[in-house]
Parts: sequence; C-alpha cells; structure tokens
Amino acid sequence: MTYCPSATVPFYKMQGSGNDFVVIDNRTLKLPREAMSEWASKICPRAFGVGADGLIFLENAPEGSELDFVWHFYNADGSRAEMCGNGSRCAARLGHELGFGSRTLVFGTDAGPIHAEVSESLDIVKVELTPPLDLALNAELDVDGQKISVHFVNTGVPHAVTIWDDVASLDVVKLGRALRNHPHFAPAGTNVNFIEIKDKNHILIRTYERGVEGETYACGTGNAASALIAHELGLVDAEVELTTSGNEILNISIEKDTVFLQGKAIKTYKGEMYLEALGITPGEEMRQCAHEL
Ligand SMILES: N[C@@H](CCC[C@H](N)C(=O)O)C(=O)O
Repeated sequence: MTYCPSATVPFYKMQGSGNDFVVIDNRTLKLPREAMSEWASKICPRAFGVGADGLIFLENAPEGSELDFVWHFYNADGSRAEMCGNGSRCAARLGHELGFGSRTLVFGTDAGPIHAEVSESLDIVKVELTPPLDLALNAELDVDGQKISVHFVNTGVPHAVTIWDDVASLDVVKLGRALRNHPHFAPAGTNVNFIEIKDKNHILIRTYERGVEGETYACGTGNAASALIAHELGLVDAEVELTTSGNEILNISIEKDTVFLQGKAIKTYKGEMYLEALGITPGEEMRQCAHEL
C-alpha cells in the first residue's frame, strides 16, 4: 500500500517513568529506515516538534522469525540506539494493544531480543534486558580537574555509573557531558548515571542521556546498570528499588546474569502530526498527494 499522508501522520505519545516517546506504527506508513533519523530529529524537539526523548517505529517481524515484532529506536537528536529500557516497556505495551502479540511477547532490537510481560491493567511492564556486557569497575578518571571513580557496564546501551553522597546537589548536565565525551568512552560515548545508595534495597538516581544530551526524568537501562554495579560492589541486594529524578519508582531484579526492569508504561495520547509544520520533506509517494497538504 502506498502511504498518502493527507498532511498528517498518526502517532502515540507514551512515557515510561517520565522518559517520553513518540511511537509510530510503521506497518501502514512504511517509512524507509533511511528517513527515520531525520524524522526523530524533527519530531522530538520540545516546543518546535511533538516533544520526546526518543522516537520508536514498530514493524512486523521478518517472516518466519520467532519475534512478535521489531522496533527501530532513535534518540531525540536523531542518533540510533541499540536499546532503551523505558522505551522497550512502552513498545511492549503498545505492541500488545496494537495486536502484535499477547501480553507476554518478544521483540527485536539492535541489542538483541527483548522478552516482555505486560500486566493485566496494561500499565506495568516488566522486561528482561539483554545480558550485561563489558563490566568494568573503579576506573579513576579526570573530569574537569577532579578525579572520579567511574564504573561501566553495557545493559543494551553503554552506561557509566558514579556513586555520590548527595545526588540532588550535583550539576548532572556539566558532569554528565564531561564524562559522556571523555576519551575513555570514545568513540561511542556513554550515558552517565549518578547514584546515591540509601540502603540495601533503595537507590536514588539521576541520568545524563547520550542522544538527548541532557538529564532525563529516568533511564531504564541506566537504572539496570546502576543496580547491577551497586550489587557487584556489595552495596545493594539483588532486588532494588530506584527513585528517579522524576520521582518515579523503577524495580530491578538480578537473577544470576539476567536483569529484569519493571515500571509503569503509560499511553498519554494519540494524535496526528503535520509533516510540513515539522519541516519534514515528504518522500516521492507523499508528493503524489501534495494537493492534500
Ligand atoms: N532512555 C533509555 C536509553 C535510550 C538510549 C540512550 N540515550 C543511548 O543513546 O544510549 C532507557 O530507558 O534505557
């Protein structure tokens, strides 16, 4: 089917613990992958676009695959990311609601398959993250003249984790940007988490996200990385509750090498976006119906 936009493209807006996403069902739109990055960088900016930390496209899985669907995930700046924990919880919920699969489903990301369980109420989603990679503890890094002990693990995307006494008082954007761009993490860069251990089952967390290039209200894979590292250092148990900067709760459970992330996945609205207003150039097939724009 050739897509004819009649000026607008339907979308869903969702949030997982305040990490917000525009989600597009690409089964009918059939937007080619080459155009997705530009769409993200036009749709995600707040005030000028729809506004979101990331853009997610849901598509049918390849014929014969065991997946219920596949996604394409883009950060607000248009960079593609291998995975997103909060986005994966939103995608699982919407994927189920759009008929891609049952409440227990599996979908494909660049980091590998994600198994998800959507609650009966649909508002809570638990995902099993991809196996953690490249764990490295206690690198002493020079950041703006101060020595910081930095831990690292990839929980689908790269995460640096630093431990502090009072995360509320930190300049997360300044420190986060410096670590994100630190030569130690080149060329991919990293997301950066700032955590405060409250007790064996409770962490306060703030995250600087790569691709948003700022602090977000929550980052699912960052919460997983932080709990995993704190557990590895003997600071917390295998079941951890994290309070995000948006004051939401995310739950992480660690079972041997498997990490689960659970939290709210909320569908906030459904809308139609105007391509021209967003500065998106319609593709060839869209020009056929330019009179409708
Ligand atoms: N917010 C996400 C992570 C999204 C990708 C990240 N910004 C990156 O580029 O690595 C999460 O909830 O995990």
